[in-house]
Amino acid sequence: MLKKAVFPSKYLQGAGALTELPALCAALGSRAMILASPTAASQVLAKARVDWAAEGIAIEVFQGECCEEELARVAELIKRKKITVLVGMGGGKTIDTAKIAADRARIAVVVVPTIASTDAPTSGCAVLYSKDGIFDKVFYQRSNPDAVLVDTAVIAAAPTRFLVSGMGDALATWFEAQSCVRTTSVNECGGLCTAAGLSIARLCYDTLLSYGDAARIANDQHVVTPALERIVEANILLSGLGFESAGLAAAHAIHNGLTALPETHAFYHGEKVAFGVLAGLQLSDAAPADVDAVYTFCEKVGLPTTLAALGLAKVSPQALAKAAAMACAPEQSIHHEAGTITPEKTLAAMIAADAIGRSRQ
Ligand SMILES: NC(=O)c1ccc[n+]([C@@H]2O[C@H](COP(=O)([O-])OP(=O)(O)OC[C@H]3O[C@@H](n4cnc5c(N)ncnc54)[C@H](O)[C@@H]3O)[C@@H](O)[C@H]2O)c1
Ligand SMILES: [Zn+2]
Repeated sequence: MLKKAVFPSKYLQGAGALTELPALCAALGSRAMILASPTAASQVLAKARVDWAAEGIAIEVFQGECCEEELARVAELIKRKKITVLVGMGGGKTIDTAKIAADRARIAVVVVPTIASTDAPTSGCAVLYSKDGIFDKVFYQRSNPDAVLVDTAVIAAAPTRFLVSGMGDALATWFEAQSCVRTTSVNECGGLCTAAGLSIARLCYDTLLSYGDAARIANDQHVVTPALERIVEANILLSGLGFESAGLAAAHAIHNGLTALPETHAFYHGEKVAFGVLAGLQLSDAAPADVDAVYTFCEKVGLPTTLAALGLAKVSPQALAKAAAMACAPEQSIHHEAGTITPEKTLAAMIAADAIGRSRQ
């Protein structure tokens, strides 16, 4: 198998970066449309120091789910308005919808995350759901986004929980990368991990541990600091490049298993991934010092370290076993871990991770 890595063509980040969007769109095509999440439309676009109409940029509000129905609606708008550049502005679902719609229409796509909650912005894949929010499939685009533009003043203005959730998603990157390297498993772009992918994953982890808490505190005050800038880059760029070009393993598979339990639906992607990291450490016989460092980090920034913190205080043994079984379905990335991974071993790791989390409280 070949080594493989993928990247967006351009990445811009900083306070006030949004004012660059019209020029960025103009460089990519003649007619742009922003697909904005409802909050992005009311909080971000309305308050930006840009006259979108004067710039000739259309605005459309995202209808809430990355599903075929919404994709059909956006496709019709692209066709009718002769759009050549689509901007996805909002959280992971709006971004994923814009990436798929642009890929299908073979037009340029610019991603403008308004929260640093996931590593979706830079990737060349998107997660498709039914209109009722049930996971359908992962859709791979022909290429990664043409540009990713992150206005850190916008991110700092959003609730801190989103930034912390993004740290949970980013926390998985280094551990999953190491697992893929250990077992020469395929990464998320269909190849083997490059040295670049692995180094980026490590930088992501080191940045989280060094600057995560200071960034959380800055976000609580809604101010942009160098620490916040570093964490936004870790959550969006380093985590995104890392997971695609190094690979996924236990943490994301356990996240997928947890989504089978309705009690977890109120929790964000990165919050469930964080618990997946803790359980993954128990599954892979991680060194005690690493386990301690990760729990300490999660406790400091406010990521879940117990099942109760994911709404599962009263989860039945059968329900937890169902989540563990789902995490071990043949197509799941948990099989990138060393050895033979079974639902029984995974359930034991989840129970142990929860008990360790409780014992530290
Ligand atoms: N494609 C990938 O590589 C990838 C990677 C990770 C996650 N994902 C996907 O991302 C999705 C999860 O994304 P998410 O956690 O961002 O959830 P989300 O997209 O549902 O957004 C969460 C909420 O944040 C609101 N919001 C957006 N900007 C805001 C702002 N500035 N202030 C206040 N609120 C704001 C949105 O309106 C929404 O209600 C899932 O569908 C997941 O599958 C994709
Ligand atoms: Zn993720």
